[in-house]
Amino acid sequence: MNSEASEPGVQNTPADEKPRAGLRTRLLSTINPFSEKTIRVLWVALCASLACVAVFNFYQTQQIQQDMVKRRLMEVSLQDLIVQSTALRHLDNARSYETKLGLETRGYGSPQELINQLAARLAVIEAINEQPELLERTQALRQQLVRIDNAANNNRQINFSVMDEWFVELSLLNTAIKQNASASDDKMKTLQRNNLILTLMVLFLSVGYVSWTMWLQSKVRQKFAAELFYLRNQARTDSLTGLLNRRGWQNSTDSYLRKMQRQSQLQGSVAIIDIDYFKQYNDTYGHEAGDARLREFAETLKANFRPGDLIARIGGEEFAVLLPNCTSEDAQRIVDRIRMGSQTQVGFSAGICDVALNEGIERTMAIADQALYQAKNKGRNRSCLAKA
Ligand SMILES: Nc1nc2c(ncn2[C@@H]2O[C@H](COP(=O)(O)OP(=O)(O)OP(=O)(O)O)[C@@H](O)[C@H]2O)c(=O)[nH]1
Repeated sequence: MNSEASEPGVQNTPADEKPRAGLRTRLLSTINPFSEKTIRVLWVALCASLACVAVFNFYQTQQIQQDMVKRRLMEVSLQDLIVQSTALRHLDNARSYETKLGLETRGYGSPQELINQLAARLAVIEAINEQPELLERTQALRQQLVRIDNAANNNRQINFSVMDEWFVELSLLNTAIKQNASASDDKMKTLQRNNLILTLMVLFLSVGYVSWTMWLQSKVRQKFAAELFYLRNQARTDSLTGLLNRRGWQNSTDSYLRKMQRQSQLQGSVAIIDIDYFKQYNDTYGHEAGDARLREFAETLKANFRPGDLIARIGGEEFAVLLPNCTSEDAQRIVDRIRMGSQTQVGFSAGICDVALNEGIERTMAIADQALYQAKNKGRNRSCLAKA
């Protein structure tokens, strides 16, 4: 029996994987690092992590301060306990008069007062302490103190071994507190280092985030500027020939005329050129051949006029040229040279006139149009000159 055959109703493994892969792809496609949603989510996450770090730092600092206060208090109490303990040696004196004198010189009215003071210090240390090993030491000390207290109450001489044990326990407590202090110092240093690492991480993340969004913004701005430039160009360019279209012609001629006025160029001319019998050509050779002819004609115009001249396709087979700093007679000579040149495959008619600087481009175009009309009426394939 074929082991790979699937049971009825049970799908094969590859078919199972397909929807999973689809889900993964869909999930990944929803995470677009450049989308506004991602930027917003990242910003919220960054603010939240900043807030967490601030709260964490605050509590850590509070805890460190509390620990410091407790440690200081414990150390002071221990020092007091050690200093007061030195008075205990007066209690080992069997003669009560000397005991009394010794204690009085140290400011204690009676052995009981000294023992009470020691018990009070020990109670402070016990109250502050949170470590089990220290608790053991304080309990041992308390037991010693009880023994000393009992002996003092019974007016007995306190033997050396009890005294020694007290001092041994005291020195053990001192050592334990010091060890504890160095351990808590280490803990504090670790906490401070972790805080610093966390703060630096958040700082780097913030700087990275801000730089990243700024980079994104500049990218979007560049893209937007390039698109705007492209659209503006598209709006003023004739897609077939690459020359200016009528809208581009109108915008550009206005600024050309203003420039001519600024530079006191009082001479300039406009030529309107219309291909003859283009309909016939289209009908004979087809629209695409007509398009190719229009493109060729545009190239011929570009090649024959100066770079500073403004050339546009203002209608189907109608072109306009603005020639700054050029009289209409000179413009006519250029147009006729093109018309009769070997480059030109098409016959065309042209109307030419001087720019009427004070009246604007519309008036100049109307006059040039009249001259073109004359050229067409006179039989085409010629140019006519009109005075603005
Ligand atoms: N191939 C092509 N033809 C165009 C385009 N724009 C306009 N035309 C054609 O140009 C022809 C212009 O015809 P008319 O206005 O009668 O001009 P004409 O045939 O040149 O006649 P005259 O100007 O009087 O000599 C029309 O058939 C339009 O369809 C274009 O972009 N491509």
